[in-house]
Amino acid sequence: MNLQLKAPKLTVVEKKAIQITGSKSESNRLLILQQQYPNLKIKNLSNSDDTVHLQHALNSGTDVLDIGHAGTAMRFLTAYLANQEGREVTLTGSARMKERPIGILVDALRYLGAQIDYLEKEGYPPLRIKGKKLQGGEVTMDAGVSSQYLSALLLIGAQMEHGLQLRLAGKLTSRPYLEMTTSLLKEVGIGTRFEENHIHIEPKKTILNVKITVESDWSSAGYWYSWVALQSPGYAMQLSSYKKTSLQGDSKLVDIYEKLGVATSFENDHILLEKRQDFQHPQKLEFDLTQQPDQAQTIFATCIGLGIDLKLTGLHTLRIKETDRIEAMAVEGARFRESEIKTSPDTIEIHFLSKSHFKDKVSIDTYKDHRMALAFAPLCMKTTLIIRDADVVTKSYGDYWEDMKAVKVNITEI
Ligand SMILES: O=C(O)C1=C[C@@H](OP(=O)(O)O)[C@@H](O)[C@H](O)C1
Ligand SMILES: C=C(OP(=O)(O)O)C(=O)O
Repeated sequence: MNLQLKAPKLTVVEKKAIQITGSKSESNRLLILQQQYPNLKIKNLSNSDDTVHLQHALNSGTDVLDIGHAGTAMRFLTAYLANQEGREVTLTGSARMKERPIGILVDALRYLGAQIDYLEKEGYPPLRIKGKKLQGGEVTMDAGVSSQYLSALLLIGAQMEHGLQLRLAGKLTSRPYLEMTTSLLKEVGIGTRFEENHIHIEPKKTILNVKITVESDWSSAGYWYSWVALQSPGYAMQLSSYKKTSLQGDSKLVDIYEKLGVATSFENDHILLEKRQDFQHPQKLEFDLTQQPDQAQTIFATCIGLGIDLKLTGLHTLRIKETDRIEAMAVEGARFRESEIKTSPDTIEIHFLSKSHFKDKVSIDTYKDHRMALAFAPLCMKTTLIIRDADVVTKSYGDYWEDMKAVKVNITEI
């Protein structure tokens, strides 16, 4: 499905309220925990494809489990299934999933006694997993490639006889996601200590009744921050349901978008985003996104919209996500207006030439990556925008096009 987007000529200053689905990161951790601790009740689960894929896999008794593009489902299920005695399954995913490495996690699980074989390329899915009762103990993992490998192991840690002592080697990446995991373990009642480069999980077979409400997805809120940043001063909208103390590292958007002219206020269970009247347009901004990797495309697109030179660093994990996101941003970002874009293995920079005008019409490819469509869509404020394969958004935010219509964007299928 290709969509053409045109923003309304006059942006009306109205406080549109949008309800965003639950965080897929919190949801997918809680689903794995619930499978092991049925006394856990979850409210406001994400309706994203990634969560639906994981739910189907967990409820299916079949021999082959296909989790599509869902990275967390792939990594979390690998660990979970490795510890399910008497179960033998093939775990596979999309063509891209077969290019996303998993060796660091498989090595750690094998070290703990798991039986996992690679069915195609060494170090990559698909995997054949023969579940065993793992004993746990001490293991060291490289923490600099993807935090999901670490979270996957932590989520099964307390079910193992001796619990888990995980040592992190190298420089930890995407730390807030690891802290989300340890916080949720604590919330369900599992003894967890995170000390510098050492995480200690105590064994726990059962828990008391606990009910956890998933907070709405902050990564999805990012597209609305970008939308508001591109509006005239005074424009405001509400997003629900959010809290000031979030487990999600992407709640850092509040500070990031302060620099891009968006003020946030927390009111009851929602946030109010408002384009500042006194916004001083900066010449250049720089952000290190080691802790917020999923916001790279969103911030990049906002800066294209505002014509602010930008340097993003800490992007090393982006090359193994749904697509090589650094390359995808460089190619598609160049289509909107005259600019110079430079990339390195973990950075991207964009500089706008003076008198850099927007093209009247721009078409972008999405590379089977939801965040390409989601992040670039607000640029329909500046040009008539065609987004190819726009249905990719369902990986994390299936209601996006409906929500865009609610803020008066004219969307036609072409
Ligand atoms: O644990 C998680 O829920 C996630 C961790 C991050 O991945 P990396 O740790 O690979 O950067 C993030 O990009 C992804 O969207 C979700
Ligand atoms: C990187 C992402 O997801 P995953 O790694 O879980 O596929 C994402 O949603 O941006």
